[in-house]
Amino acid sequence: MVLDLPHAAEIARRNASKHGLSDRFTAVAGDFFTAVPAGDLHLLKTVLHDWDDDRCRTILGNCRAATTAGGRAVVVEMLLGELGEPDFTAVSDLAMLALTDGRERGLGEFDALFAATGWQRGTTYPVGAGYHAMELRAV
Ligand SMILES: C[S@@+](CC[C@H](N)C(=O)[O-])C[C@H]1O[C@@H](n2cnc3c(N)ncnc32)[C@H](O)[C@@H]1O
Repeated sequence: MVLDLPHAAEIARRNASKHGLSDRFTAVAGDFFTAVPAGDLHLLKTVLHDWDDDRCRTILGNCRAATTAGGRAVVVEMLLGELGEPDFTAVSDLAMLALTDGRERGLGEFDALFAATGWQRGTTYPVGAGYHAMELRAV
């Protein structure tokens, strides 16, 4: 199931149909600042970097509220490294500053967001192209 704003959910539905995937794909129109559908695994890929900390806490809190017991989430984002070791994530951080209300973050900053919203980070691993998957468990 994909949750997105109404216009994007409609495009996702159309594309699923075009590729013959409609029988195993659902697109839900909604607003993740209000609520997200219930599930045992929520995937947020390059979503949090669009938003400031307050709004990230709202999104993560809504995922937590919609998570069934023992539920999990996976957050996929680039990770800022040590100061003085600039890499592409630092460049993307500048782009997010200029173009959105968001930012790239380091692991410690993600952990603070997770802890404030009832999540604990577990296994974290690179998934290519500079992105990392952070597996979260509801606490
Ligand atoms: C940076 S894109 C990432 C999309 C996808 N996860 C990916 O990796 O390609 C962020 C997505 O969040 C959606 N979005 C923005 N505001 C939203 C909201 N309030 N509720 C639900 N989705 C929203 C956008 O329409 C967009 O599809």
